[in-house]
Amino acid sequence: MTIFQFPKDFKWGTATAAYQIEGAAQEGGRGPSIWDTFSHTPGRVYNGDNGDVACDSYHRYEEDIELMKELGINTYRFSISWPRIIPTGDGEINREGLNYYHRFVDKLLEAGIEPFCTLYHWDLPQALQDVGGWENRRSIDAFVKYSEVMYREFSGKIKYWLTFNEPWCIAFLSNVIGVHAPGKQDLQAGLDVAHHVLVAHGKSVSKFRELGIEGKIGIAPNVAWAVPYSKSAEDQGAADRNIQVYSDWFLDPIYKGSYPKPLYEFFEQSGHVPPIQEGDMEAIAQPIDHIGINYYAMSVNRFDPNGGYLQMEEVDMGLTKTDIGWPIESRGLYEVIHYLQKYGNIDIYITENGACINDDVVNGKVNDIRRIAYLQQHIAQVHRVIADGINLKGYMAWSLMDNFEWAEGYRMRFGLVHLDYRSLKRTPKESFYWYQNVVKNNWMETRK
Ligand SMILES: N=NNCCOCCOc1ccc(-c2cn(C[C@@H]3NC[C@@H](O)[C@H]3O)nn2)cc1
Repeated sequence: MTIFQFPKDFKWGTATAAYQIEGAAQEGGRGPSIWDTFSHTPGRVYNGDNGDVACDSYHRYEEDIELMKELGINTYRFSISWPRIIPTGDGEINREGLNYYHRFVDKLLEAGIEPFCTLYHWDLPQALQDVGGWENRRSIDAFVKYSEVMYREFSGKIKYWLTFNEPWCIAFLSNVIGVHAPGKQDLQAGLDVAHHVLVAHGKSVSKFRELGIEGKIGIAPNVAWAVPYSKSAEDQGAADRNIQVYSDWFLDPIYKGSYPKPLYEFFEQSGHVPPIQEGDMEAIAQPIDHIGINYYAMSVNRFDPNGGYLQMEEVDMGLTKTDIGWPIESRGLYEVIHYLQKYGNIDIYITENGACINDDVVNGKVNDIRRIAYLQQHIAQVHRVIADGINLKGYMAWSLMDNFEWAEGYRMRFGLVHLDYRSLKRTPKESFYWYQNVVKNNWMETRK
């Protein structure tokens, strides 16, 4: 048996997002978001599921915090619903929305749990989408205004901030592949969105510094690790493009002040380039304090001229998969964190890692041993990374509870806590108790 001991100040947590858990979609002065529109558009979300009720955490957050206390975590990553704060995106402030999050954050602090706040987790106010959304530079200033409201309001309470969750999903999954809101399939739109989100990030970081807010700020890219199917230059190129589009496309502008050349030139070949204006790259490249890394799986890639916007195909190598179909391979977490060291030994948090395992309640229990195996393998990689001297400061399991998994609706379950969506009953799974033990001990034992 091996014991993996973690640093004494290591942050153990869980993560969620507003649209996925809150519900109360038309309460508290909240305005509509693009995910309200998208989820109510027939054919966009499995089974026509939507976030109208979700886990009803808007009303049940005290129960959720009791579960966090039982779990023993010291950190909780959540997101703010922008349309609760400014219902039309850049109009009047909704005090009722601010008061809701004050009540929530105060309860977290009372419980001794550090709030780790994501400002944007995909729920753009629909009123901004109506005038072009992130394709329109107007959203940049709207986001900076929204973030300023939040910085001023929660300064001293919230000390860990993330501007954007998974900019690849915001830009490419949502505007090029088209499976997330607003559901476009247009490469130029994806590059426009990516660029404007980056400028919004940078200008918001500048505002954070200008206001002298006590705390740390960063961004949370979801990252890909990929290896080529063969040693051919074409397959290596395909794997490189896949890795770069998730991390380098966003972190190079932030840390280096320019887009990654190989991928920039690849998109340029088809006549698509980011809409860079004077001063944009300087605005983006504001120093940040940390990055959140969301890792789920790695892939084997080969060149495919008909393989979408990257001319890449993910090859099924027959690995065991989770119930959402993603292969289980934890070494990608180790590899990609080392890959990111090219930006320096930056403070890194694993802000999402978890498995979609759709086990149900049987005799009052959820025996999700596959999720335990997944978490054990990936937390072991976290330990390896720390042992290599990398500043990996925390781990937040995705997710505290089963919730609205975007286009997959409620059929895909990532939670440590099972949700019965009819009764909204929360049932801690076996993985909850396994993780509780790791958090309590601040070490993890493995069989070998
Ligand atoms: N790459 N090309 N794919 C081609 C075809 O893609 C089709 C679908 O693609 C994807 C890719 C990635 C995801 C995804 C989901 N989560 C989990 C959430 N993370 C933030 C939090 O809210 C969690 O719910 N992380 N990533 C979904 C769909």
